[in-house]
Amino acid sequence: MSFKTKDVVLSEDRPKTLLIQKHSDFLAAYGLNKDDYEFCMTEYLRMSGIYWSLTAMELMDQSSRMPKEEIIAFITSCQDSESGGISASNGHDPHMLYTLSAVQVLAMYDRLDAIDREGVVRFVTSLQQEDGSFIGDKWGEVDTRFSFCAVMCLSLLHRLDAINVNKAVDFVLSCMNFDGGFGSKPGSESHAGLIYCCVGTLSICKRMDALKADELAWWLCERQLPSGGLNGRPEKLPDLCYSWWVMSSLSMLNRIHWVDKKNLEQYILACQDAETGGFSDRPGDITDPFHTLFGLAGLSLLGNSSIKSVNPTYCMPQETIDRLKLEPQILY
Ligand SMILES: CN(C(=O)[C@H](Cc1cnc[nH]1)NC(=O)OCc1ccccc1)[C@@H](Cc1ccccc1)C(=O)N[C@@H](Cc1c[nH]c2ccccc12)C(=O)NO
Ligand SMILES: [Zn+2]
Repeated sequence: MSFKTKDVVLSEDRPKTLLIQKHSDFLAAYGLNKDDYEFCMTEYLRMSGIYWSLTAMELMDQSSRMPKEEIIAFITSCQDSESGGISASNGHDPHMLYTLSAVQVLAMYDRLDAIDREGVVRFVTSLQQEDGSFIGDKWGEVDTRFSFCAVMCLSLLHRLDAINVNKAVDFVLSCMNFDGGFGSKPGSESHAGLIYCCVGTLSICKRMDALKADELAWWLCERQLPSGGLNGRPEKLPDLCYSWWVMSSLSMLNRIHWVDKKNLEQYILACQDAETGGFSDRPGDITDPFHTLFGLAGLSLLGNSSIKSVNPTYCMPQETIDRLKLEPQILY
């Protein structure tokens, strides 16, 4: 009886080196064509798209190719004066996800003066619930992703004092499962993306002592498949972005050596498209800015010296975190 492990087979003619110039050209050209189908379909997450593209360009030291003043003016125009929150695009509702992306972009540009920072603090604070959890906007349901958005956003503004940090941490810990992992709410199954959010929240709040580090690291390194790629849950196909969710979490846990780094690097490089530039979720699929950022950030964590150092907690250039004098906790 043969058990078919869901995985991909890397082909011999896959890219084996990092095609920096191709990725820089890909991102510089992306989104310029306003009537592109993709451009219109992704309006609902435009602010995050800007964060993915700018961070990827920063890591490749190519951010001078991004339209800086246009981006800053766009962010200013997306802040809602009444709630203080920031939306994905003009005319959309403010939301925690895009408020974070906007603050991350302005922090990298050292232009946090371009928004009403007190307004952002007011918006984020207004979304904390009695039990310490956070919702994403005035309609939204509770999700540990939004706890991470809240603490990351406020810490970038040096305003963590504005929320009840102890209750925020207690809620995240109430989502810890027997396998050491985390889900979106108490009792939800462990998922690599949510583990990244919960470990990141504890790293910023300096409460990583509460983690079951060995059980969690073991669950994370079990995500690696024979192809070298990582999946997000047992029995799923590998996906490039999970390289980041899993490896950034293992980096914060100081257990990144638990994965086979050579094999993982091979998988990440295989996800490049030598024609169009960019990275995709799996070899041969369409590339996009989201997977391009997490491919480059993953290679940076693996120590690829042609990419700038990335902070595992914030998924931003380490130099930005240093300039802001932020010290997210790393386990020793
Ligand atoms: C909403 N998103 C997702 O659900 C993606 C979809 C996907 C990509 N590859 C397989 N599925 N999944 C995803 O981000 O899962 C990881 C995850 C899940 C929950 C929390 C955090 C991370 C993606 C967008 C997307 C949609 C469709 C296709 C490709 C990208 C997305 O926006 N992810 C978020 C994940 C994230 C990163 N940092 C965070 C901080 C706080 C909260 C969320 C995030 C993001 O990148 N924000 O900047
Ligand atoms: Zn993905």
